[in-house]
Amino acid sequence: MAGSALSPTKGRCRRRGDEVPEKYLYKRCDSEDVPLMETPVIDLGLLLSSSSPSIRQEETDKLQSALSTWGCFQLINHGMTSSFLDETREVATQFFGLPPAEKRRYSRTEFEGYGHDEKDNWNDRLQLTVYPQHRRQLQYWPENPQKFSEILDKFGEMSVKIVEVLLKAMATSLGLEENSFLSKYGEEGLMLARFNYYPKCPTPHQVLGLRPHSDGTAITILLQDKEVEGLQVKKDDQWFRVPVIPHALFINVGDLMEIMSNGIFKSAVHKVTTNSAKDRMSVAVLCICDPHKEVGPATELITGGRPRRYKTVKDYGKLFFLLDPTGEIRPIDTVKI
Ligand SMILES: O=C(O)CCC(=O)C(=O)O
Ligand SMILES: [Fe+2]
Repeated sequence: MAGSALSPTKGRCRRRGDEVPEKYLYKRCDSEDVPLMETPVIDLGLLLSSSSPSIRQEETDKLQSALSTWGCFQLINHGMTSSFLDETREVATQFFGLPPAEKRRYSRTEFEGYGHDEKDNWNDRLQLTVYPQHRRQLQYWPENPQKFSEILDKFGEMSVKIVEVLLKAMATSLGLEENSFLSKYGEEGLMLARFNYYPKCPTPHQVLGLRPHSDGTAITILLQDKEVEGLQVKKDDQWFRVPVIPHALFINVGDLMEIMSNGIFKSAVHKVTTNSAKDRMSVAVLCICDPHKEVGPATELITGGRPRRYKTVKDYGKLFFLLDPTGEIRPIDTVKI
C-alpha cells in the first residue's frame, strides 16, 4: 500500500541501507544482453490517408503484420504534439515527486487512486478512470500539479480518437467490416489512465518494475519515459528491449483484441525492468471493451483452418483484475478453448 513499509519509494530504500525487501527479489531477471526490438512504426496519418488508397493499404498491411507477430508497434503522427507529450510527462513526474503525505490524499480504494497494488512490483501508480466520463471519480484526480486534470482530460480526449482509428484499421486489416471491433468497445468503453513511477533500484538485476503480464485491454496506449528505457516485450520466448522514441506512443494489443481476432493478433507479454541510476515514469491508457457487451472471436475469423480459439466473455476486465494480481495464471488462458 502507498507509503507503507513495503512501498518501493526511494526514501524507504535508502533508509534500509540500500537493502531491497525480500518480496521484491526475483531469482533471476536477466536484463543484460537483451536485444533491442526493431519495433514496427505505424503512421496514423497514413492509416487515414484518403488521397492515396494504395498508401493507406500498405500501412494497414504493415499494422496487420506488426500485430500478428509482435502484438505491438510505435505510433507516430498521432496528433499529440511533442510539447504536449512532454507536459504530460512533466505533470506525472511532479505528482510522484510530491511529499508522501500529499500523495496519500489520493490513496486508492480497490481500483482508483494512488498506491502500490501488486505485491512484488517495484512501482508506484496512480490509476484513474477517464471514460466513460460519468464514471470519473474526481476526488482521486490530483489538484497538484495544477494542470494535472486539464492535461489528463486532453490526453483522454485525444486517445479516444486514436482508439477509433486504430480499431477500425485493425478490423479492416483482417477483412472485417470497419466497426467490428469498435462496436465492441462501444460508447461505454472503459478508458483507464495508469501513471506508473519506477524509482531507481539498488539491485536492478533482481527486481522488476512490473512482472511479466499481458494487458486485459483491447489496446493499450503507452507514453514512455522520454529517456529511460525499461519496457521489454516477449516474442517466441525471447525478451526484447523496447526502444525509446520520445515523440511516439507505444501501442500494444491486449487480451480482448487477441480474443476478438481469434488469436491472429497477439496480446503482447511484457515486463518492466528497473535500473540503479534513474527513476522512470510511464502513462498507460488502458482501453477496455464495454463490460456489458459480449465479446468473442469475430465469426468471419473462425474457419476450418482456424477454429474458434476463445469462449465469449463479458466483463473480462473483472475476471482480469481478479486473476492477474495473483501472478499465477494468465487470465486469457482461462477463456481458451
Ligand atoms: O511502464 C511501462 O513501460 C509499461 C507499463 C505497463 O505495462 C502497464 O501499466 O500495464
Ligand atoms: Fe502492461
